[in-house]
Amino acid sequence: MSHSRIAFIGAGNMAASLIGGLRAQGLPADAIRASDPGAEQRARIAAEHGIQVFESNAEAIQGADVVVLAVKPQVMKTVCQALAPNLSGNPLIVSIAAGITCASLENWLGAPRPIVRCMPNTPALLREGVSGLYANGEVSAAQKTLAEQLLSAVGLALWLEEEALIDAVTAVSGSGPAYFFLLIEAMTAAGEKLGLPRDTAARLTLQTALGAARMAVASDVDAAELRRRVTSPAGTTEAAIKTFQAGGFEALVQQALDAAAKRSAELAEQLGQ
Ligand SMILES: NC(=O)C1=CN([C@@H]2O[C@H](COP(=O)(O)OP(=O)(O)OC[C@H]3O[C@@H](n4cnc5c(N)ncnc54)[C@H](OP(=O)(O)O)[C@@H]3O)[C@@H](O)[C@H]2O)C=CC1
Ligand SMILES: O=C(O)[C@@H]1CCC=N1
Repeated sequence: MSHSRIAFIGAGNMAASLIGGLRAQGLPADAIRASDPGAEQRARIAAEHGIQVFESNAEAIQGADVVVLAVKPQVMKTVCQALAPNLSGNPLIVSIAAGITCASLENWLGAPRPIVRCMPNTPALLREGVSGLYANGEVSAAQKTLAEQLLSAVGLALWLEEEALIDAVTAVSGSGPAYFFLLIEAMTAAGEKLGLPRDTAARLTLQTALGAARMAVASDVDAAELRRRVTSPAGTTEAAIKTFQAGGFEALVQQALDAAAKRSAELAEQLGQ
């Protein structure tokens, strides 16, 4: 990947996270370009990462080995149709858009193209992301390696055998950081209501989230066993967990992830034509 040139179409939140991760990993600024119609976004990403920015998508992709489509699903069709006549040299197309299928991208790009559809997440900014990847039949072994290098530069990259599983990946890890942030918000607010200063409640919550995640990753036993080790019989944790379960916590989590996966499939249906 050290000699590959990467162009990002769209310089929003997710592009910034990926570019930040790639730069932190040592990819030189002059290997990365980004385009965005927003002058503010362009200025921000150029200032933060020292990369070259363009108003024109067609200019940004000149000479690119990899074109990362990082725009909202709703504008993907227009963006791809405008890019199609400007694509030369058969670059690898990497799409990070939720709910946009390889078939739609191929259709809009006007010819069979090597496409990797992936679902990353924002902790990519800290190189702590995780992505699910799916390659269409046009992707060469070298391009597959390139896509994996790109995404594993910013975290864990996991290949999927079936494209449809991207909906589940979106529900679990694409949207997932927001669920943990919600829990952090709720625990901080609850700690404050219990009398802690807000800052103390926030720091206790954050360090607990970090410690628990690190423990779960490092441990050779599963999360359920780690939970049991915190839960003394008739103790405080048991009181809390029983309250979560009485409120239908697990079922609610399932419903929430079902809704996210369903929305991903709906986007494909609504925007795929
Ligand atoms: N945010 C996340 O956690 C994740 C997002 N994704 C996917 O990543 C994609 C981007 O999401 P996110 O970064 O959050 O969105 P953002 O809105 O932050 O970024 C998209 C950027 O694209 C710009 N844009 C709009 N039209 C064009 C165009 N024609 N050409 C080039 N750029 C354009 C937007 O400008 P303007 O704002 O002016 O319209 C914006 O700056 C989405 O498809 C989403 O599904 C995937 C995984 C996680
Ligand atoms: O909310 C969304 O649609 C995007 C995709 C995954 C995370 N953010």
